[in-house]
Amino acid sequence: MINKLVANIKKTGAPIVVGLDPMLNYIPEQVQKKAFAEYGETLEGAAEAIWQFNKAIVDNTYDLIPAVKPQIAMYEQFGIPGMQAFKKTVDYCKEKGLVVIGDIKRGDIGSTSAAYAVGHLGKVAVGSKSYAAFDEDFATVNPYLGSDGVNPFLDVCKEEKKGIFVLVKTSNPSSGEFQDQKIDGRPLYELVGEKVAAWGTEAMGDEYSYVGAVVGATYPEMGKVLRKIMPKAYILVPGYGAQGGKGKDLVHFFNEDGLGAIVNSSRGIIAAYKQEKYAKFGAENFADASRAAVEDMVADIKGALG
Ligand SMILES: O=C(O)c1cc(=O)[nH]c(=O)n1[C@@H]1O[C@H](COP(=O)(O)O)[C@@H](O)[C@H]1O
Repeated sequence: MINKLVANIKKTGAPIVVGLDPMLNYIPEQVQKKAFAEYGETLEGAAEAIWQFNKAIVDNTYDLIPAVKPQIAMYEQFGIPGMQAFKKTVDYCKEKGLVVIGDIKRGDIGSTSAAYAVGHLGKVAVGSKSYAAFDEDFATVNPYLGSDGVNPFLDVCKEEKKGIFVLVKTSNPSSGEFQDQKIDGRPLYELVGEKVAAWGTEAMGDEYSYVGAVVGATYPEMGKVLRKIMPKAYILVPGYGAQGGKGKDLVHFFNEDGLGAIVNSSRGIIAAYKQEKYAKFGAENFADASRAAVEDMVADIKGALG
């Protein structure tokens, strides 16, 4: 799938991924009311609202973007109906030709990570049959438990030609509490970056490895260092827009070929209509506002790359 991600980025000329992180308070009244009229003010009603919201945004932006990143937490909060909306979103986006990055941040002891990897990227055995349960193209992975928590994901990636993005330097304010701690004079995140590069050598696509990294747009200097440490890793860059990241900060996350990084924006795109800049669209045209925000984000990043 790393080859498909790179091909989609080359085709669209947009190294960006739209984060589908729906919260009910982003969803315009008319969408909520229609869902609640059908399912009541229930978890099912909420799940229908987030599904319809996602679908409208995907329908209005899929031709401009290479990928989407549904954040599973926003679906989990609505329980089983929310998870069904997650699955409907994954399937629909794949039908539209988009690469789907499941932002699940899973990581556990080996046997447990194996179940996560199978459930999200692989196929689970049921008697003589096997099923792809969620079937995303990529998943985000938390490496806090070390190699035996990541290896089961690598095994499934090699088997299924799927990918992972390993948390290396996260965008949040307190990421440095652990990630910046020095070991033999070097910050932990650099050591994790070296492991990502090493894991990646076992799972290479045409130009980049199946093992990518997550590096926050909020830490541009660290992104510059990590780009050099992991030349063949695709870097998923969250933190653009709502968290303050800007195109000009992100030049060094990319390789000279203009590839190597894909920048995420969730709230900045899906709730664009709430921003002053896109207020002219109004809530009823929220998906048009999202399209305009995607166009502006692509222009910002491509402008910075020159
Ligand atoms: O793995 C992620 O995508 C992730 C890592 C990280 O360091 N920071 C981060 O914000 N994210 C995710 O990226 C998205 C950012 O959302 P916005 O701030 O609304 O663009 C959320 O889904 C976060 O969970």
